[in-house]
Amino acid sequence: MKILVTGGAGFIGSNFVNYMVNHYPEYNILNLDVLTYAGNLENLRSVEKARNYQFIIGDITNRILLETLFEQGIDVVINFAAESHVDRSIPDPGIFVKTNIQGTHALLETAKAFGIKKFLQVSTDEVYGTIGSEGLFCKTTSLAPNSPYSASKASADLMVRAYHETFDLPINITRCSNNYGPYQFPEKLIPLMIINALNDKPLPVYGDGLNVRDWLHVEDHVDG
Ligand SMILES: Cc1cn([C@H]2C[C@H](O)[C@@H](COP(=O)(O)OP(=O)(O)O[C@H]3O[C@H](C)C(=O)[C@H](O)[C@H]3O)O2)c(=O)[nH]c1=O
Repeated sequence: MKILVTGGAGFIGSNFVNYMVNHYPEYNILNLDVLTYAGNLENLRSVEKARNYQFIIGDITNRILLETLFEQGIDVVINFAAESHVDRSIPDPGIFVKTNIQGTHALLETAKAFGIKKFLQVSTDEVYGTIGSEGLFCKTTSLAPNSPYSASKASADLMVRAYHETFDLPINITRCSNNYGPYQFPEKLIPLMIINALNDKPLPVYGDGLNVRDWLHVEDHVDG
């Protein structure tokens, strides 16, 4: 079984790659990552020489590169590659459209052309928008993305769904809540607050501080 993991040098992706390489030595893990500011090969130091692991630097929007990889025979695609920071999507939505929407589309087209056993889209509960102090999101909740980031993820999810409905591509979409744990880039709330606290810097709380988030340890996420 050959698994193409995109974005495997990022926070959740690198935790997933570490988990899979160690727990499933019979699977071959191909990690495709463009190494943006949020990707770090140090996260993968312990598996970089593993027999069942290979790293390729490259962009998921590059169809020619994708075709070269799929020619090697890919069984499963797990798409972690994404611009993920809500705050960055406000001044610069374009890169979110490119990576999250166009990149997912390029992956879907290539997966359709070559045939695969499964396409797993790793998405986010942000596609459901804002929740109050009570209630919960479930998979039938209407999509109501509020930021360019969440709109790009919702768009990609709908394209993944359409490739299933139209072309019978075997897909799953997961929509996790906020992750925390090892290798998280310190622009996100928990690592930022810890680093600032350790350095006696201010702890910036947005708005009235009453935003609601569910937290999921990244190792529980990748285990799931
Ligand atoms: C960085 C920062 C954040 N916040 C607030 C803003 C949010 O209400 C909450 C968490 O913010 P953070 O930027 O860590 O993450 P979210 O905006 O919830 O989004 C994250 O979790 C979802 C599921 C994804 O899908 C995103 O990819 C991921 O970035 O703390 C502050 O109050 N101060 C700060 O300095």
